[in-house]
Amino acid sequence: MLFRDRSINVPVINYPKRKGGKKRKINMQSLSHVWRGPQIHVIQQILSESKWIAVDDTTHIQPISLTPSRSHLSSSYITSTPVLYLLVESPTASTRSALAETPPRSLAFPPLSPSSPTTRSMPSLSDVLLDQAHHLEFESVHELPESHAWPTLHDHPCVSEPVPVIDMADPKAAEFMARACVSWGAFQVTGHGVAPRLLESIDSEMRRLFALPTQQKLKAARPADGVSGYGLVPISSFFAKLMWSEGFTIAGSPLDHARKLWPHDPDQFCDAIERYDREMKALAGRLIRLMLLSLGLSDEEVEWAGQGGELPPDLAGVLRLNSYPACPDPDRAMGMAAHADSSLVTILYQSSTSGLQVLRAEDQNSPARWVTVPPLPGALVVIVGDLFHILSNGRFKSVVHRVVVNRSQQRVSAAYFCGPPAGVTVSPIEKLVGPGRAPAYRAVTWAEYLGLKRELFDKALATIEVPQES
Ligand SMILES: C=C1C[C@]23C[C@@]1(O)CC[C@H]2[C@@]12CCC[C@@](C)(C(=O)O1)[C@H]2[C@@H]3C(=O)O
Ligand SMILES: O=C(O)CCC(=O)C(=O)O
Ligand SMILES: [Fe+2]
Repeated sequence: MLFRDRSINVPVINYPKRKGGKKRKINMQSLSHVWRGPQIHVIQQILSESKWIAVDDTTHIQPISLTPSRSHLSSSYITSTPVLYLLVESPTASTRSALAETPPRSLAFPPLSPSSPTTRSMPSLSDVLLDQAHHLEFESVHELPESHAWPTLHDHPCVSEPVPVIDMADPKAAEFMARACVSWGAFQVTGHGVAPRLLESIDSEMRRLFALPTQQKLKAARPADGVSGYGLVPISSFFAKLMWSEGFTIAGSPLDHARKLWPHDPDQFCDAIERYDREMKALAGRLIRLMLLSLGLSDEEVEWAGQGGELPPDLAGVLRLNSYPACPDPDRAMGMAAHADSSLVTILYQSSTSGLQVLRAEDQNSPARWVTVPPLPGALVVIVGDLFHILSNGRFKSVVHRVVVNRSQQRVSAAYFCGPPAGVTVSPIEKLVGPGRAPAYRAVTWAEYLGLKRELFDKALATIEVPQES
């Protein structure tokens, strides 16, 4: 039976059953090759008898109609070897379906037809799929798929300029930080007190995590409406192309994730993550305090951010582990698309492979340009996030940054996003607003701002700007 969707006239097909009547499960991993966003009508090729055929040629297809439910999509479509090639979604998003086949490896990545729509729009229910679907087995791809080829990589020149490096033990550290935050929105710190062994252990835990089979990692997949777990970064839904990276977000205890990833030995991962979290939280407190002092606040005024050395009880943190595999065509691939973080500050461990670039705005002497932040053994990168931009009434700039990839080496990074605790609002510090002026931004909680970022991406900050009377 061939079911034709009322409005788009595409066949909707159930996946084949295994012998014995058991449903074959489907791997969402190759969905990226056909996925084109919420309003898309995907009509692609399928593999049949070792040949790619157009979907409208239904002669080889064994069609059974199906409208999978949300839970259906997230649970039973995950498996070991078969590869999924077709997703059909109606413009009303009420009908969607999938077709599975198990191609030989050599045929795993079919060319997409040039007429395929490539637009993506706002996140929708489709992101249930998106989050679980785009898990390319990077190591087995020898040619960059079109789905991962970015047209906009060379928007600005890439130049080399000395990104500030600040020793936290330097008596002038706060002063240097103020300068770096005003003109760069980022700097590297040394003398931070985080033991090299802890950095080594987080590095090796990340490599152990990302080396797991995709199937295993998907057991800890981030739910579409959740924060924690294996999956795409939320901003992925704003881009027509996929990033050359994978990642894992941990908010709160890592234990549930670790049990899914390593059922027989979750402790090694948990111990490393928990130790790292504690150290990052303490360091974030010290950094924020110095940054606030550098803005001219007194010790009493910065008390809320925690005293130096102590665990600041009231900062929240989310850890994101990233992996950027070696890429067959790095000049056309994007590790992580240009963005600013929502945090107060992000502390980044970037291993020994370069890739992070910060955007320096145009000035009298130079046009806007990408500047690589070179890995410095033992150093950590500090990135000013939007919430600090708000807190400082725009004096410290949240910085747009991105990650480029390379041909020969996997790169891992651990980003610790630090923000205020749940329910606490961030608004411009009165002392920085200036007499007779209104604050440049309205107050927001981190949760509210993360919501704005998910919805509006790079327009989020502008939407909380307060118009100034001239
Ligand atoms: C707390 C968080 C910040 C973040 C969203 C997240 O829940 C975890 C991932 C973070 C990240 C990393 C890449 C860029 C970014 C904009 C995104 O989409 O996911 C940031 C988010 C953010 O800072 O808003
Ligand atoms: O991997 C990196 O160097 C940066 C990652 C990043 O920007 C992020 O996770 O927000
Ligand atoms: Fe970032």
